[in-house]
Amino acid sequence: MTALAVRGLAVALGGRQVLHDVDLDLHGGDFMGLIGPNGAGKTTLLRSVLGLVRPTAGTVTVEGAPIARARQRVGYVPQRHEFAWDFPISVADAVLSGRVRRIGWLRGAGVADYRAVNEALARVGMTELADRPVGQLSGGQRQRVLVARALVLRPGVLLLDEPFTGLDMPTQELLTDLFGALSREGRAVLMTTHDLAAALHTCGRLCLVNRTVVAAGTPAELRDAELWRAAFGIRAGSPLLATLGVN
Ligand SMILES: Nc1ncnc2c1ncn2[C@@H]1O[C@H](COP(=O)(O)OP(=O)(O)OP(=O)(O)O)[C@@H](O)[C@H]1O
Repeated sequence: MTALAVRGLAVALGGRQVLHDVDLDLHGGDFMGLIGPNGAGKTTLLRSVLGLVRPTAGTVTVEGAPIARARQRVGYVPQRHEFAWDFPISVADAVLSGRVRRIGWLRGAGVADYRAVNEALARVGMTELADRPVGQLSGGQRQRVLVARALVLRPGVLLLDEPFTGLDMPTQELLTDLFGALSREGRAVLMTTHDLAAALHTCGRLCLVNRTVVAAGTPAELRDAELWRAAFGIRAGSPLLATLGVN
């Protein structure tokens, strides 16, 4: 079954058309890079998949169900600056907050919730820091907390918004390995990134976006320089094309 299917999606924000005619399919096991220039609509696409932005047209289904009924099957890692790091809570509580929808505001967390938190923290290598206030974490540790918070509902689809921005190479590699492992376990992973070379290297599939899907396929299928020029609006002979090794 398709993990995530987007059909004919259109989004307008502030009276401007931001996305149109977006079709996208993700299957369990996919690790897809969502790439495009600034303002291409990558974040908007993730937010509309989550139902945080209301599309003007189109549908989003997750594991065959409309997103409104399948929201808990989707884990979302927002850009790091979007989280309130000055809020006085521990790492474990930040991760637990990823289960609020399931627990409900009025009910206390139970054994299963804490087990899921421990599992998610172990997955990102943050068990030792479970009691630390989130405000005391480094950028890399914060990113790992956000990933654990998204994993705590054991989602079938994982959406990551620029998870590598501002991280050192060891942390990027640790997270790349983790995302690869999560996809090999059968999750569908969709990640926006501006690191095109890394995306070509690590993602099994790429989706080039510029207000709509310009092209999607394996890195080997996207070696036509025209596709990259169309997506990024760059000139022929741009050093970027040489860096990417496309011709
Ligand atoms: N709340 C909003 N109201 C009006 N326009 C918006 C809003 N949010 C985003 N936009 C516009 O929508 C377009 C797409 O923005 P979006 O953040 O989705 O792009 P992006 O591809 O994620 O960009 P970046 O790579 O810079 O993060 C941009 O032109 C942006 O200015």
